Amino acid sequence: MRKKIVAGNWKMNLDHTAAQSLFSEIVNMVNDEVLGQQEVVVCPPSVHLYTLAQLAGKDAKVAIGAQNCHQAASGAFTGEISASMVKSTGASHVILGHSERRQYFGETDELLVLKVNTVLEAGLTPIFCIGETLEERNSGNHFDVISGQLKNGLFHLPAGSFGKVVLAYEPVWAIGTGLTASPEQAQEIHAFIRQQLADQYDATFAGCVSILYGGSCNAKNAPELFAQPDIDGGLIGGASLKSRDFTDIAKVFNHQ
Ligand SMILES: O=C[C@H](O)COP(=O)(O)O
Repeated sequence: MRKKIVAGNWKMNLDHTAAQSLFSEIVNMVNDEVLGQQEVVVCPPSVHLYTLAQLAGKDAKVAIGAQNCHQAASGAFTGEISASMVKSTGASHVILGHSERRQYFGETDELLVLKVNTVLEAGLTPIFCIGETLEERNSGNHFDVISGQLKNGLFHLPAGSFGKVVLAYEPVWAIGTGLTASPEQAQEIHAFIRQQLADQYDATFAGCVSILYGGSCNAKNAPELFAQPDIDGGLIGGASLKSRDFTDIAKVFNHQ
C-alpha cells in the first residue's frame, strides 16, 4: 500500500536559531496531533540538517530531508554536498528535480537520473519533482512535458529502484503564486502519471507509488486535494514555514 506523506520544503529560508525554533514547534505539534500513519518530512537548508535531526531524536515522528545533493560520491565540487553527507546528518530524504533547481541551476532530466541513483545508493528516499510551466499548460503540452520528464529521467530506473522513489507533481505556475491547481486539475495529472507508471512497469507497481501534489497547497485547500484518489499528500513550500499551517496540512490524513 502506498504511503501518505506531507513534506515541507523550507527552501532558502530561516537562520539556525529560527530553524530550530520552528522545527521544535512542528515536532511538538506532530507528536500531539498527528494520529494516522502519514509520514511527515521537513526539508530545511542543508546547514540545519544535523541539528534538526538531533532535535528530532531517534523515535521522532518527523523525518528530515535535504533539498538537493550532488550526483558524485565525493570530490572537487566546491560548495556542493554529497548524498552520503546528507545521510550522515541523520536525514532520510532528498528533494530532487525541484523546478527551481531545473530553472535556476540548469538541472536536466539526464542529470537527475544520476542524482537519483546516488541518493538511492546512499539509502535515502528521493522526493522527485516534475511539473509543467504556465506556458506549457496554456499551449496544451502539459501531458507531453510530464511524460517527457518521466521518460528522460526516472524511467531509466528498474522497478526495484523506482519503488523507493516518492514523486511530486508541482505545476510551476502554482508554486508560490497562490494559484493552486484545482483538485480536478491535480487529480487529472496524478492519474496520468500513475497510468504512465503502469504502462512502463505494471499496474500493481503503479498503485504503490506515492505521488504528492505541490503548489500553493495550504491547510484550507489540502483536504479537497488529498481526497483525490491519486493524490497521496503534499510537498509544501510557504505553508511549511508556519508550524500551525504545516501541522494542520499533515493532520488532514488523520481522518482518511
Ligand atoms: O516544494 C514546494 C513547492 O515549490 C511549493 O511551494 P509553495 O507551497 O510555496 O507554492
